[in-house]
Parts: sequence; C-alpha cells; structure tokens
Amino acid sequence: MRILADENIPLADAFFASLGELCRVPGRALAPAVLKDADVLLVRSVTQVDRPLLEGSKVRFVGTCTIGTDHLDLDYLRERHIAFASAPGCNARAVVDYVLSSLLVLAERRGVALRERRYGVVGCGAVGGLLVALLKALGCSVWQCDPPRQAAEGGEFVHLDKILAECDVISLHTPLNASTRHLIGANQLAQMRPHTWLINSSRGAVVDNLALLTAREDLALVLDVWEGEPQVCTELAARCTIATPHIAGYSLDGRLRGTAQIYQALCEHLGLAPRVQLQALLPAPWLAGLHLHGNCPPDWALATLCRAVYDVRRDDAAFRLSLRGNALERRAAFDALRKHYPERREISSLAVRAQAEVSAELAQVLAALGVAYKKA
Ligand SMILES: NC(=O)C1=CN([C@@H]2O[C@H](COP(=O)(O)OP(=O)(O)OC[C@H]3O[C@@H](n4cnc5c(N)ncnc54)[C@H](O)[C@@H]3O)[C@@H](O)[C@H]2O)C=CC1
Ligand SMILES: O=C(O)C(=O)[C@H](O)COP(=O)(O)O
Repeated sequence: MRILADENIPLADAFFASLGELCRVPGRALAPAVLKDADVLLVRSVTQVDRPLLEGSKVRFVGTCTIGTDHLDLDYLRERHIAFASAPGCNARAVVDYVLSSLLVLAERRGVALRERRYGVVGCGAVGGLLVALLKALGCSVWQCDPPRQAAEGGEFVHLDKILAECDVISLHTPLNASTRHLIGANQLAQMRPHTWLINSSRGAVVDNLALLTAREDLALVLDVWEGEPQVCTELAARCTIATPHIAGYSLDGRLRGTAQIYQALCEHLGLAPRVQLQALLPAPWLAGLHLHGNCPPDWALATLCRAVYDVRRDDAAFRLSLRGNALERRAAFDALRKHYPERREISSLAVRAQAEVSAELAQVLAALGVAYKKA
C-alpha cells in the first residue's frame, strides 16, 4: 500500500510507516501526477481534495489531520465511495489558548479586566464550547450563537444580530461553508458596538476581508486566518491589533493529536488494531514549576498560566516582519512560519502545584483550562 502524506504532518513516519510505503510531499505540490500510485492520501488544510485532484487515481482513503474540512469536496468523496476522516477537536485547546492570549493582550493594552466585557461566541462546537466554558468559569458574561445547535437542542442560544449589537468581544468559531462565507460583512460590522474586539481564528472567508478595510477605526481586530491565504492583504494586517499566519491551532499537542486521530481512522478503515500510541510519543506534561496560592484570584492565575505557556505577541511579531517582502516572498514566508513553527505546548499540558487548598472559583478555572494541580 502506498501512502502519500503532506510533509508537514508531524510524526507521520512513527504512525504510518508500518502500514505501507510512506512518501512525503509538500501539501501545495499535491497534483494528479504525484498521486498516480497512491492508495491513501493524508493532507492538511492547504490541499484542495476534489475531482480535479483525485479523478483517475486509485486513492481509497483520504485523511485530513485538521478539524476543518472545507478543503475537501465531501460530496465527490461520497459519490466515488472514497473513505475519508478528519480530526475533530484535535487542536481545539490550542485555539482557545490563542484566543485567551489575545484577550489578555487586548485587555492589558486597553486597561480593562476580562470580566468587564461581554463576550459573543459564534459557533459553539469543540473550540467555541471550550471557550464558553472557560469564560463562564471566570465569571464573564457570555452569549452563544449557534443556529444548528439551537435547532437541534434549543437552549441558551441567541441570534447573531444580538451578539453584534450587544457584545464587546466577538470570537468566531464556525466551519467555513456556504452559510458561513462572509457571515461577517459590511452590514454586520456596521451593527457592532464602538470599540468591539473581533477575533477570527476560524477560516479567513468567514469574514469579508475587504469590508474589514473600511470598518470603523475603533474596531480592534485579531486575525489568524485570511481570505486567499497564503496571500495576505498587508493593508489589512497593518490594521490588526494582532495578526498571525494561521497558527492558532499549532500546539505540539494539537498537531500530534491530529496525526494520531487519522492513524486510528486509517487503521479502522484497514481493519487493523492501532499499535502506535500517542501518549508514548508526546513529551511528558510540563511541570512548569508554577506554584499558585490556593486563593489566588482566578483571573490572575489564568494570566500566569497562559503567559507561562503561550504569548501570541511572539507570533504576531514574526508575522509582521515577514510582511516586509514582496508578494512572492510574503507568500513563501507565510508557509515557512508555519512549517518551522516553534514547539508550543498547551496550557492543559501544565501540572501546577497549589500552596494551599484551592478555592472553588480557582478550581473551576483550572478545570476549564484542563490543568492538573497538586497540593505542594
Ligand atoms: N485557526 C486555526 O488554526 C484553526 C481553525 N479551526 C477552524 O475552526 C472551526 C471550528 O472548529 P470546531 O469548533 O472544532 O468545529 P465544530 O464542528 O466542533 O464546531 C463548529 C460549530 O459551529 C456551528 N455553526 C455552523 N454554522 C454556524 C453558523 N452559521 N453560525 C454559528 N454557528 C454555526 C456548528 O453547529 C458547530 O457547533 C473549524 O471548522 C476550522 O475551520 C479549527 C482549528 C484550528
Ligand atoms: O485544524 C484546522 O482546522 C486548522 O485550521 C489547522 O490548524 C490548520 O493547519 P494546517 O493544516 O493548515 O497546517
């Protein structure tokens, strides 16, 4: 069996080499000629998997080591009875860490406390759900918008218009599909409150990027994803408070989970018992040597833990430097920053020592962050 895999799938050898002949190629170079003898195709978000790529190939299984599936033509795969799998939830915690780090930067720069703002989370699945839980644990006011979940479950959801009109912070976590393309356009931007913080770490085209260029100046923008990436509108990047090259989900833990989930799906497809275990390959949880007082205010603990693990300003600075080149250089730099992304753990990989019995409030926040703690 010949397995063709994007070269940016981490630990592809450790997981897949025992299943067949593994060949690694740049994801953007995947073309019909390269696919000729492949039985299995393993991709990331940069490869469009559709009829023009697969027609005439003998690929029987497509796996994407990502949460998003907008780069796969699922109707075509079903029509051709090609099995496919994605990695739901694999890097959801990493995206929440990214949003949290961005919120901390914005709150510090604007001189406000996180609890003083009202949050609107749009798309409340794996990522949005974790974010809602964390904000609630912190005692923040959070409104949720998720029409598909609302239709299925009823419950505490509100219309997007209410979020636009009444929330101070709006964070987008929907998939990209026909109903979410340009979910936020000029009309929606015009409905937002003055000084709104808008965070997009879903897919670039969920927001009309052109409309952002003419949005009110007091809108604070955090963009991790861009329409037309790896090409990025430099004028828009300059307009952002935080701008990053689609790395919100790039924790080591999240990326390896993505590979592991696709390995398991492929084993199932082949009728084999999985033999490689992610736990054996993941570095041990970080003992960051952090000692928290059991009565430490939860928002202080949150900031300490987040800053110990991830500071989005590092990625923002590197990205801005890369935008100085010409269009071709910028495009290459976008991919290079992602290909050579430094090791980043998740907040949930921390093991913390508490110096006294942990207060109920702090315990809730630590649980929402997925942080294990022990009494020192
Ligand atoms: N920037 C990055 O590095 C990453 C980006 N992503 C993106 O984030 C997206 C969300 O990820 P998950 O939460 O794991 O997906 P998910 O599938 O668990 O949740 C998505 C939620 O959005 C809801 N939704 C669908 N249409 C909607 C609409 N019109 N308005 C409001 N809600 C709507 C769905 O009902 C679902 O609950 C992914 O599809 C992917 O595109 C995911 C991981 C990393
Ligand atoms: O999981 C997703 O969905 C993502 O957006 C990934 O973090 C994207 O990573 P690449 O596949 O573009 O490396």
